[in-house]
Amino acid sequence: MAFQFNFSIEEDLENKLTSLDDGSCVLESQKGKQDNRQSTEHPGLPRDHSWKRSSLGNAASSENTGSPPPIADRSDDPEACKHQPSWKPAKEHAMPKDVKEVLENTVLEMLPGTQHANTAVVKTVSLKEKFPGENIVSKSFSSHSDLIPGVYEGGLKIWECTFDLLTYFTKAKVKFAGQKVLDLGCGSGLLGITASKGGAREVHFQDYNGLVIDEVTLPNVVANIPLQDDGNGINEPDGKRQRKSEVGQEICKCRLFSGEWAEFCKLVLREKLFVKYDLILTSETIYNPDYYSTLHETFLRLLSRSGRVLLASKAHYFGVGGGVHLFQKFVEEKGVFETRTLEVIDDGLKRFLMEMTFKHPS
Ligand SMILES: C[S@@+](CC[C@H](N)C(=O)[O-])C[C@H]1O[C@@H](n2cnc3c(N)ncnc32)[C@H](O)[C@@H]1O
Repeated sequence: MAFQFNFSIEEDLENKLTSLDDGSCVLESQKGKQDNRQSTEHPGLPRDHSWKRSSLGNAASSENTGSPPPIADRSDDPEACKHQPSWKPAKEHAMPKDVKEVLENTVLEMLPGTQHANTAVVKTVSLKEKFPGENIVSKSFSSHSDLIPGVYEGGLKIWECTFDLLTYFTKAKVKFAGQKVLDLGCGSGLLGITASKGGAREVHFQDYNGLVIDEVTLPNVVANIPLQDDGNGINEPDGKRQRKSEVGQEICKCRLFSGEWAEFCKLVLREKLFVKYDLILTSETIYNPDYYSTLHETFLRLLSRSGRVLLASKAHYFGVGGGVHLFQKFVEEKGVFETRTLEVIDDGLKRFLMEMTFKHPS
């Protein structure tokens, strides 16, 4: 399978991650910053936002499942509210009428098989001027950061574990046909794009940063997926792109969202016809323990009872402190999901593929 990308991969910019002997890695930019990470200011936004105040909780779950959530409401739990991610409102990014426009100023490159590529960095100097409100590219470059918690969560580059999951899809012959899929923390959106190409009925893409959705995810989706409601063929620039899906395959419906996870949940659960996801795909999203609560809550609210999460992660992220074992421990303590290790990739930088399913599917 080949993907088309709207950016180029620069080997020399690649990988600000330093490998350590035990297979874990450290984000260079995060060294020594651990204690400062809560200090990110968001002018004009409430600083004490928490899941409790998001009012997602019981109303959403009873509306959409007809049953109460299988864990106690944690809104009175000070631990649960102490370290919440910064508040970033969620919004849906409409699929433009003229999808050709999306690709107008983009450089498309082919990435042959997924297993050969490594971490990529988006080359988007021009973006600095384009998005003064969310100037994450220059912030990221100037602070030499792969991510800035609460500001930029890393979606502009493709992280290694995405490729691990893609390889696993092929190896394990993961079935997407007819499924409703969420690519959570999508960045480039390769996982969702693959699901779509595999026949998923509907794929939703979510990223923290709107700029990532507009400038990376959306062009990649447009470049790779035959989209619904664009029957005029404009989604086929230069005749290079295969416009049609395989014969007989349904055209997948794609929707894109930005915003923090609790806010994203609120947004999608508000939709009366919302049907939960059969499959949630997520790569390199458990690096920050401060986000575990909302991430777990997101799985709980949005995954169908018989669905599963396929999660890929490095063993440990030193700078921010998260990692597989910490997350697994967190999940175990919650008692809602079962986790199963699908694969350990140990080529110097230990990485894990995990499956999460409800302990009590019905
Ligand atoms: C390290 S990047 C990984 C991107 C992509 N999945 C990959 O593997 O290349 C982490 C992603 O998770 C998302 N993310 C992290 N924390 C988040 C939060 N609290 N709320 C919403 N999205 C978050 C960001 O949007 C970001 O794209």
